[in-house]
Amino acid sequence: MSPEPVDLSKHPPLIEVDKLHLYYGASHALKDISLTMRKNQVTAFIGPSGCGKSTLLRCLNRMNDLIDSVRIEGSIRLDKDEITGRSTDVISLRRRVGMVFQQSNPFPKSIYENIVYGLRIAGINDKATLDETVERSLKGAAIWNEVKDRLHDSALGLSGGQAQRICIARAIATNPEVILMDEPCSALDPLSTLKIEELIDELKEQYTIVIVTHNMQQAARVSDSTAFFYLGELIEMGDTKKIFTNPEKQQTEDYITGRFG
Ligand SMILES: Nc1ncnc2c1ncn2[C@@H]1O[C@H](COP(=O)(O)OP(=O)(O)OP(=O)(O)O)[C@@H](O)[C@H]1O
Repeated sequence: MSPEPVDLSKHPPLIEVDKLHLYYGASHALKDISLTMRKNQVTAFIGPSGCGKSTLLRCLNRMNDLIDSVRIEGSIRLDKDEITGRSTDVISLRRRVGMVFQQSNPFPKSIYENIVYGLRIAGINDKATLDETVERSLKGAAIWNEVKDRLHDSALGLSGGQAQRICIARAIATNPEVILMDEPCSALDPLSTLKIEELIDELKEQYTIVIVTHNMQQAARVSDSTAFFYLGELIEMGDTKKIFTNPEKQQTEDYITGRFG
């Protein structure tokens, strides 16, 4: 089966990683990684535990800056802007590249204040703007109907699946270009997982999504492109259908068929 060609006018390269190496102290965790993530597509990172998926994801919004021992070589461009250099404004980068984590992490505040958190940090306190953002973001994260009558209740009273959608709403409140998702469904039941997967499909109309997942079926269901990593190297990247039906490399085939990992 030949993959459908990508419409380059709709899906130009948005994130370009070029010859990236990352070291945690002496440990070489990412080795010569080059790959492209396209606009309004979902890219999945797969591979066995410890292969560097989360490390690479964290490079895309400079979360690794929080770890002292990290050293990076190579280049990452977001819409042609180099983001690895010292001169990068990391706060504005994180506004452009939002993140959703494995464990939903709503702040111990009301649902409303969770969503407007990023705006308040940016000094935006105009009530009409905040109200509009809350409604837009909660609708965008497919949770408006469930919470619209209790916006001022604590976000800590929500179910795991609802809390994860609140975190997605918080991520889209600042109008990012990219949403990074690090195993967003691994703590959720099948129904909540399905809702998040449906949401990812809707969100890619507006955002570019990069997702780390251990769940092969999930990668096959939600992503357009899949990158397979092993021991810090990118083994193969391509159209998701091709990777899952006719991969080029034996290691990829062994992994997706469950022969290792
Ligand atoms: N903060 C850190 N300090 C030192 N080494 C780290 C750190 N974080 C990750 N590593 C190491 O870097 C390598 C890649 O880890 P990473 O978490 O990126 O892999 P992963 O593919 O996302 O794994 P998993 O699927 O288990 O989450 C591993 O060998 C890991 O032990």
